[in-house]
Amino acid sequence: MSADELAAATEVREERINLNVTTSHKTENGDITKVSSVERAAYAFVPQTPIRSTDAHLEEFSEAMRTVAKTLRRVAEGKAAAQAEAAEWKRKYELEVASKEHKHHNVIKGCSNFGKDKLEQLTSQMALETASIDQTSCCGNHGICSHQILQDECPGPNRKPDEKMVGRKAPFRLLWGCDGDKNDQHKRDFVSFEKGDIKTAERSNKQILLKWESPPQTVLFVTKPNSNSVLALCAEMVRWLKEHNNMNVFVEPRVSKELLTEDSYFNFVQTWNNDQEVKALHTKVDLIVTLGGDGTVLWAASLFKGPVPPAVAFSLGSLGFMTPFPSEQYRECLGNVLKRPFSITLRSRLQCHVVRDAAKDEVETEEPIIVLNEVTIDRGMSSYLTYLECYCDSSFVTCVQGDGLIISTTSGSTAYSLAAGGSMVHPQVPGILFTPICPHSLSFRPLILPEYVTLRVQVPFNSRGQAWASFDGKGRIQLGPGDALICSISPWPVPTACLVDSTTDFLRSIHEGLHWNLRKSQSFDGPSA
Ligand SMILES: NC(=O)c1ccc[n+]([C@@H]2O[C@H](COP(=O)([O-])OP(=O)(O)OC[C@H]3O[C@@H](n4cnc5c(N)ncnc54)[C@H](O)[C@@H]3O)[C@@H](O)[C@H]2O)c1
Ligand SMILES: Nc1ncnc2c1ncn2[C@@H]1O[C@H](COP(=O)(O)OP(=O)(O)OP(=O)(O)O)[C@@H](O)[C@H]1O
Repeated sequence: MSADELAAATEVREERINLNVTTSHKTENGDITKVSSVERAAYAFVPQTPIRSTDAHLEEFSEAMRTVAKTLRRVAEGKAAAQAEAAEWKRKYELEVASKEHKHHNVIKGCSNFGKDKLEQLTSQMALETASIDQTSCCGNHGICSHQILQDECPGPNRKPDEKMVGRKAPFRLLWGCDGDKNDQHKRDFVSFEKGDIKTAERSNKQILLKWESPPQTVLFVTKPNSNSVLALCAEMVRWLKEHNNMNVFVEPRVSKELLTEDSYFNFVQTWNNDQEVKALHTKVDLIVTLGGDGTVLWAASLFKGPVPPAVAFSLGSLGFMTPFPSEQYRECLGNVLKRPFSITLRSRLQCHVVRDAAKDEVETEEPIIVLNEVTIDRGMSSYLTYLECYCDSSFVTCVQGDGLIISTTSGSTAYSLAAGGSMVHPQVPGILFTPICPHSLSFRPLILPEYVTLRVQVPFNSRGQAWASFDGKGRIQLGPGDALICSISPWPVPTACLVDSTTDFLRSIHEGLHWNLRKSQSFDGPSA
């Protein structure tokens, strides 16, 4: 308020005090009270100039603050866009490096005729929409055509058919069926532009089949720890694979010791001694076998930061959303997987980077943290609400005020995200779930975003507390004000073998694991309609 305004207000007030006339007034309950003109002047004064003026100034101030907040948000959006772009470039760079490494690998193996198109195929990160078509792979006999989308081996004529494969990964193809290919046309794109009209040429998610091109030779066992029954089953399966299929076997160092303590017969079993050897595992292992619950599948996936060999998960836990194979029938199940084409679910993973405010937008670790279920950002031990600003590519999504946020894959949709009210999503649906944990708001519904976006969750500077990120329920990292977590879909999914097919296995798991929508049927003898 200016000095002039203040003087004017004071004058008005003095005028009213001089007119001290008493009048009668009726109260709400009908009583008559005496109100002096001084009181009237006082009542009149309260909502008048000085306060009104203060309100106006407050409004002006809050408008200015809103403008500042908007500007800050725009700056943050710009930053998010730049980081999303940087993450995308990094991803492309990594794919390029992976492709070059693969090329180098094949040249060394004498496969210099490996075509450029095949290399490009590798860099296509197993993305179905960019997959190339092998015109020769259509079987035609069953009305099903098969598209080759990944080939993990050099196919050139230099390869001798009887070449000894020890130490080499078994080649395989991924094929996806397209029922109803009535017009006998090989389709390349999911969308066609016939005569200028946009038409969905093909449905994007078909059941994918994995077909070995030569028999797999090396199996890695990943087992739930501290369980005698699991160890006993592991020993039995290792023995069976060696004696009936002459397979090479890798186990974790802990399991190697346990097996050798049991019997020196297991001397042939291989293991690793350091992180470098773990990193090289994917070049040696044809198939992963997990013995445990969903946690064991998560653990097995976490061993592979890059490409993941196909995994066969035997159920030895309580729920088993990702473990469809019955361990009692392991001979039949493994026999089928080793010798015949089998359905797989390509489970996408999230790659996460922490960006510290102090580190001037540099990612904290070169290697991303990779999760198969979800990354959770919560309030940890803090009793304050978490306050998180979320961006999707360069767009502001929302501020989370509550216990936290779950960014989940579709595989993780039946885990923590489900408990927080997120939808259950078929694991082949290409999406990222954005599920709040106990939001302190009536209207914060969970979202499902497309899989190609980059998400950025930032602890703002005015947050009261810290936040903690955890990855598949493990490895908590503290995030302070200004720190951010950046997530996008990893180029390396986890191919898990299906007992029947993706959809049948998913529905079985929600029926049997969660008793989804189980209700007693109404009796027939009710009122008629
Ligand atoms: N409130 C919750 O529901 C809650 C809380 C914390 C963690 N979790 C989940 O636990 C996971 C870690 O699993 P763990 O086995 O190492 O820990 P754990 O041993 O504590 O098991 C957690 C439970 O989650 C189940 N689970 C794991 N992944 C699943 C999936 N994809 N679909 C359905 N159920 C799944 C497991 O079968 C197990 O019963 C985390 O990724 C998170 O999703 C859930
Ligand atoms: N190979 C492993 N090495 C270390 N830890 C493991 C390994 N496999 C599993 N775990 C951990 O052991 C815990 C229990 O594993 P898992 O979920 O498979 O068994 P479970 O709890 O009996 O099954 P369920 O969760 O279905 O009840 C998980 O937290 C998981 O991270």
